[in-house]
Amino acid sequence: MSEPVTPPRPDVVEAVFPSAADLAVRYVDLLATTGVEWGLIGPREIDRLWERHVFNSAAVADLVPSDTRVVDVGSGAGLPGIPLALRRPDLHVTLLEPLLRRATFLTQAVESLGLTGRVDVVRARAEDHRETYDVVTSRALAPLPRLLGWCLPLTRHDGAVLALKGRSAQDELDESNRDLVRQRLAAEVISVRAYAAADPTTVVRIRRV
Ligand SMILES: C[S@@+](CC[C@H](N)C(=O)[O-])C[C@H]1O[C@@H](n2cnc3c(N)ncnc32)[C@H](O)[C@@H]1O
Repeated sequence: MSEPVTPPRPDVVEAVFPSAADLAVRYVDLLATTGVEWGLIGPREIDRLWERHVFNSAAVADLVPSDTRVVDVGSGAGLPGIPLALRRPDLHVTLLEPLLRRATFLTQAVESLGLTGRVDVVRARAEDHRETYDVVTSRALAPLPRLLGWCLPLTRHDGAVLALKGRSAQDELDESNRDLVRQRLAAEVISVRAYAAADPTTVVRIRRV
């Protein structure tokens, strides 16, 4: 059997991860090898790991205040939590993931990347986790109403939920608008990029008013 081919190191990796470029490369290697072998990443994703997954996730860093505690709900293989932690050494990040195989991958990745102490892994469903954080991130987790049911109880009163969404973000927001107003929540769609020429990442930011 041939070895999986890990994607080449992009020129922009130093710009996106100024203090952790080699660790970002190691993370992509882990995704392309163990991540694919364990079924966490589709083999067809290998060629687009950097752009579609890692840089797309890293872009959310622009919306996270300094020195805060973040929880990444339904982190899967660590997206966006691990790129966020690599880009922002000032953050403490909890990766919340209920499935055993994914949580095991996350624990191994955190150790291998030397992130122990600053990034921790909790194997639990959001609705069973009892802590609160300054920022709650999620990517490809659930439609907005369910996502908010899981994420808001984990959000400090003055904190924010940052939901990484695809192109449907504004439509989802429009559909949920009445519910959001009733719950006294303010929501907005924001576009962020990991570097100037990157595809934008669409984030729905929700805060209490
Ligand atoms: C589609 S995957 C997305 C994984 C990752 N965020 C990404 O963007 O690649 C959704 C993840 O949410 C997790 N999940 C599902 N229900 C959850 C819940 N109630 N609480 C926390 N995580 C949950 C799943 O186990 C899965 O890993």
